[in-house]
Amino acid sequence: MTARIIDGRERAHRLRAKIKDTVSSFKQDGLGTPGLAVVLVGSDPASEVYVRSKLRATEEAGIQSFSHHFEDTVTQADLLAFVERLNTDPAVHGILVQLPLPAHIDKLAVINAIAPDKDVDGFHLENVGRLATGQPSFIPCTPLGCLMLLREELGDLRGRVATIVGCSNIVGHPMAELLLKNECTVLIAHEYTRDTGALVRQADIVVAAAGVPGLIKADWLKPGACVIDVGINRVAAPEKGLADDGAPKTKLVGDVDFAAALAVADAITPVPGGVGPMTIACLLLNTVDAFCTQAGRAKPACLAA
Ligand SMILES: Nc1nc(=O)c2c([nH]1)NC[C@@H]1CN(c3ccc(C(=O)N[C@@H](CCC(=O)O)C(=O)O)cc3)C=[N+]21
Repeated sequence: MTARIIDGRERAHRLRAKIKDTVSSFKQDGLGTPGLAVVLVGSDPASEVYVRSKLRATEEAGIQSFSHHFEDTVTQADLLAFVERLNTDPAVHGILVQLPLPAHIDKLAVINAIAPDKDVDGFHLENVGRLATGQPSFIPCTPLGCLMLLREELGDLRGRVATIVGCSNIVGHPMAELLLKNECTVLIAHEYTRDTGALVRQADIVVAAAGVPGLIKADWLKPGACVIDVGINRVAAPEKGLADDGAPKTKLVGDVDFAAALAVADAITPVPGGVGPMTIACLLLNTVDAFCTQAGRAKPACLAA
């Protein structure tokens, strides 16, 4: 038996099409256009790639995009002042400050300076607290995308055992809150967990978000588990030959030993083409959500998670 491969690209495509229709109906109804501001600091090549694909997706959905690029020497005070300007800009409904930020910037100060009702990443203290206490909030895009894939794959999640490997503020921690809210029994493994395999073996649902290539072995998986691989690791791929600079070419791999896991899992997301595209679609979803809230309208039912 070989596992079903969950097609995140196709699922994200469907969601983006619905978002596009919704945005165009806003325009037809004279309600205006949602706007998303993306702030990039410095020149990390991976961040530049991600920001470009976010902006492309934004424009394809008919959402207005505002892109701002700062040198990595920008001061914290200047960055905070800029966020404040976006907070009061009526054309901007969502604000995303791309992480990581340079070391001299206090990342939490910047995140917490974003108006909570424009915090489409869901990283602001107020949204984190709301999610943890069951109050309406923005939900971080990657965990939201993972939840959508799980709900489509498994339906009701009540009573299932979910093991999350990794406990970051961006993925692991909010994922745990979301799965709890969906009535799962949640286990969290992290750097200091003595026997991660023992936690993963109990899981009907595995969410791998450690950022360690191949960390999750096939023999850790319970037969029939549903595996969501959030890891995006660039590793050398000598089998692809050499790049122009003479170094081996590279490829993206997840945190799960994918080829071996296929023989054990019931369903699994690939890397690339799994969670990544859903993250971007959920950013657009959160931006439409922000627009609706700020316009005092209910979110269209067709976009309900
Ligand atoms: N404030 C903030 N919010 C974020 O949501 C955020 C961030 N900072 N910093 C970086 C991470 C990373 N992230 C990804 C989004 C899409 C893909 C994606 O689409 N990946 C493609 C492959 C992309 C490729 O080929 O490199 C895939 O998995 O199929 C990956 C990673 C959002 N992040």
